[in-house]
Amino acid sequence: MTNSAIKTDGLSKSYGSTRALDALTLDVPSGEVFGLLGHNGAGKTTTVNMLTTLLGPTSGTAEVGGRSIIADAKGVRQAIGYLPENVQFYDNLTLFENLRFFARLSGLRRPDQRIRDVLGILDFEGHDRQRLGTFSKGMRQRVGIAQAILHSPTVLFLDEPTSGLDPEGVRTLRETIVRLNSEFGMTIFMNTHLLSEVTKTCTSIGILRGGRLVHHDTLDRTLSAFPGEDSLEEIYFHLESKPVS
Ligand SMILES: Nc1ncnc2c1ncn2[C@@H]1O[C@H](COP(=O)(O)OP(=O)(O)OP(=O)(O)O)[C@@H](O)[C@H]1O
Repeated sequence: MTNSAIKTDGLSKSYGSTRALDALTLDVPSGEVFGLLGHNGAGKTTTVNMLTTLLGPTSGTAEVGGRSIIADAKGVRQAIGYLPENVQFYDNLTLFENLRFFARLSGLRRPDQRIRDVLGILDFEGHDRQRLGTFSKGMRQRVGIAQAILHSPTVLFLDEPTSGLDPEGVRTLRETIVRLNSEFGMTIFMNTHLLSEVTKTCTSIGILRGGRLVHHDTLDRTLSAFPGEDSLEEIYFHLESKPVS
């Protein structure tokens, strides 16, 4: 039997009369790289904000890492790492100093050893004394991941992680995500628009439309269900436009 890393039941969020997320019921088993897809305004960020406890639901429930987002928000925050779309650092501090600052905020007992380990995982050897202000956008995204995994979370949330990166940055970030999943067993939940990356990275996908989940399956089953289509893009447009049951 597989454990659920993320389990939602009727999770909903309204902003006034806007139903941003409508009764999301979803089970993401541990060990998946799950991609949440959907047009602009479909409800992806709202979903991630609730699962990371930044936003309370209007109704419904969810468990992340076995903890309730409502009854045990603190426990959820200990179990997860989160890379928001626009992550901020102290540009005048070095990489090591930035990570030490965030490690202290997380209350890590032996921050320096853990920071060295994380720098190794993220292939940052030799950069620890470099100021963040000199880093490329791709490197900054990986620093964001380093920060997010300092406290060894079991579930990592990424909001549009490859947004604005050049092809080299996209590839390096993809390799990092795959490695965190395959070597360190982290479950990954990511919002993304980049369908070519989904094909290379994700093991399962969900598609939101107007706040409703219109598709959820493994990537392999999704691709094999449409033998006539030669790209996930075509399948995405087909699934995204199908009527909601
Ligand atoms: N704070 C807010 N107040 C009012 N409406 C909001 C708020 N945040 C989001 N919405 C609305 O909720 C819906 C879902 O927005 P959300 O940002 O979750 O979508 P998204 O799929 O992440 O979009 P994008 O890909 O553009 O980031 C949209 O109609 C949006 O306008």
